[in-house]
Amino acid sequence: MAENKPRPPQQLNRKPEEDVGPPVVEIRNLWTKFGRTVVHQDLSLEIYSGEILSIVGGSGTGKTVLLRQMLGLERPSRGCVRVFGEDISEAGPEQLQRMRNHWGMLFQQGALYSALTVFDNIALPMRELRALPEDVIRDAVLLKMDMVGLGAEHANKMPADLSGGMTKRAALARALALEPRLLFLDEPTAGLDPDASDAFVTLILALHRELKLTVVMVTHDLDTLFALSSRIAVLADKHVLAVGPSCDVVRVDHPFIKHFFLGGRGRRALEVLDERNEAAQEGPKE
Ligand SMILES: Nc1ncnc2c1ncn2[C@@H]1O[C@H](COP(=O)(O)OP(=O)(O)OP(=O)(O)O)[C@@H](O)[C@H]1O
Repeated sequence: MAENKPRPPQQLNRKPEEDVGPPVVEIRNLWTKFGRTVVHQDLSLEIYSGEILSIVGGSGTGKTVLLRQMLGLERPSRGCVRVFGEDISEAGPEQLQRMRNHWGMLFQQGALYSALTVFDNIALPMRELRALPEDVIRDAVLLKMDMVGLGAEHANKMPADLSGGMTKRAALARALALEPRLLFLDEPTAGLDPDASDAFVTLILALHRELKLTVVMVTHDLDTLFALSSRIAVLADKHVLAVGPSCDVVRVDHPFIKHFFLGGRGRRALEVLDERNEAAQEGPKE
């Protein structure tokens, strides 16, 4: 059977360089099967506090399924997923709900409730806690809107009246509503024009720094990937083929990595990354 075939050794496994303590997310020897189809085979990955870890891989390699397993929305066939040290695959509904209050999720389409105003969308996770008075919720919602660059004048708008960039900002404000330590981003810049995409990347970077967030992101967009990632994990051949800083990952000799990073788009994004690294090494201009 396919499961017993030897697989190539992991080619790159670099942890963050600084001492970052125990992993925030720890995936150990995970298998995912749908019927006879094996999606993940003995996959392991650790995500550390304060980093932005991006997951890339070809279509159908199981990035979304892996994200859903970290969120406790799906259980792996075998292996374990620990988030903040707790085994999420074994968690009951109450434990899962408590754990969910410590992370935020930004879905690909923004996923705002179309029948609720921007204000009510952002307030929803706070109201679900049933512990906060309305005046506290009001101040908190306006604060979150300010954090993501949405003026208070947008509070009563319906999602249908927002631009793509504003929808993403409102969804991000909702993901940050309960002050999570961990933020999941699924294709955060999908559907945005280049200017809105750059502005959203800048916002995520600023919030990541200010709020000391750990971020797990899935993206196909190379500009977003290089601009945000502390490390990149490449899913290929049913497991994490390589994980490390982008400058190391792009040099791994594997057909997917060559195709993904060193095709025309990838080369351009790498040039921008190199220019930025050089500028950073030269230090601030007088
Ligand atoms: N509930 C399910 N039942 C059966 N097969 C599933 C189920 N969920 C996912 N799959 C299959 O698992 C594989 C991985 O799916 P997944 O959506 O995680 O891929 P992906 O890497 O996110 O792909 P893409 O980049 O195209 O979004 C696919 O072949 C998909 O058809």
